[in-house]
Amino acid sequence: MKSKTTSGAMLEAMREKPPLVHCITNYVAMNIAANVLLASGASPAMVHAAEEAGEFAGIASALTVNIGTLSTQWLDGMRAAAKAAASAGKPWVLDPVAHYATAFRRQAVADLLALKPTIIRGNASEIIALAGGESRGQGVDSRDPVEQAEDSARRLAERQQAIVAVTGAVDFVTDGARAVRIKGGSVLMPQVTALGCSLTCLVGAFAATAPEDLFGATVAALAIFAVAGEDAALGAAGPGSFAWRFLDALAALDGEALDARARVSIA
Ligand SMILES: Nc1ncnc2c1ncn2[C@@H]1O[C@H](COP(=O)(O)OP(=O)(O)O)[C@@H](O)[C@H]1O
Ligand SMILES: Cc1ncsc1CCOP(=O)(O)O
Ligand SMILES: [Mg+2]
Repeated sequence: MKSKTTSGAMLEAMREKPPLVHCITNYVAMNIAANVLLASGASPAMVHAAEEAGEFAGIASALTVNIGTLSTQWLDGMRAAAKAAASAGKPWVLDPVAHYATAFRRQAVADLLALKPTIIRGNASEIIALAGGESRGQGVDSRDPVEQAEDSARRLAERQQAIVAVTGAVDFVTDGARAVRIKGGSVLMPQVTALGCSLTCLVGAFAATAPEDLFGATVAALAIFAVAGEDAALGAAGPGSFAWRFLDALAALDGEALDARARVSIA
C-alpha cells in the first residue's frame, strides 16, 4: 500500500481497502450520507439502536455521531457507541447539529463532548456557540461566516484536545496548534440538505483510513468535497441536479486529480 501522506493518497488507500464506518446520523441525512460514502469508496453502516450501537462501534473502524434528529433512545445509542469507540482507541467524529437550539440538545452535546470526540465538524454558527460565543444560527443553518468562527475553533480544539473543522464558503481546520483553510465547493451546497452531515460521515471514513494522521484525514475529506462541489456545480441547473452530479463527481475523482486541484493553505 502507498504511503498516505496526501489527501489523494488517502483517497486511493480508502478505495483499496474500504473502511467500515459506523454512522449515527439523522433521518434526513441517512440516505445521502450513505451514498456519499459509497461514492467516495467507504462502506457505511447506519446503526443507532441503543441495544446494538456500542457493540457495532467495536466492529467498525470509525464512528460518527450527529444529533440532527435526536431522541432519548438515540442519545443512549450515541453514548454507548462513543464510549466503545473511545475505549477501543478508534476515532470518533461529533456533528453538533443545531446544539444551541434547545435545552435537550445543549445537554446532549455536553454529554457527548465529555466522551472526548477525536474530531468535531460543524458549521460556523455551531462552532461559535460550542466555544461559548454568541452565534446567529437558525435551526440547522449557519448565519455566521467561517472567518468569525476561526478563533472559536482554535479555542474549542485546545479545550477539547480535538481536531475542529468549520465549514462554509471557505473551510477551516485546526488542532489548536496547526490550522489550514480549504477553498472550493459551491453556493449550491447549503441548498442541498444534509451535505454537512454527509461530510461528517466522510471525515469518519478518512479517519478510519488514516488514524495515524487525523488532521490530514479531516483535510482530505473537506478537500474532496470542495473539488467535487466545484465539478458538480458545472452544468447544474439548481440544487436538484447538483445533488446527483455531486455523487457522480465524488465517484469520478481520483487521488491524482484531488491532489492537483485541492486548494489548501496554511492559516
Ligand atoms: N457558500 C459556500 N460556498 C462553497 N461551499 C460551501 C458554501 N457553504 C457551504 N459549503 C460547503 O458545503 C459543505 C457543507 O458545509 P455546511 O453547509 O457549512 O454544513 P452544514 O450543512 O452542516 O451547515 C462543506 O463542504 C462546505 O465547504
Ligand atoms: C434539516 C434537518 N433537520 C434536522 S437534521 C437536518 C439536516 C441538517 O443537515 P445539514 O446540517 O448537513 O445541513
Ligand atoms: Mg450541519
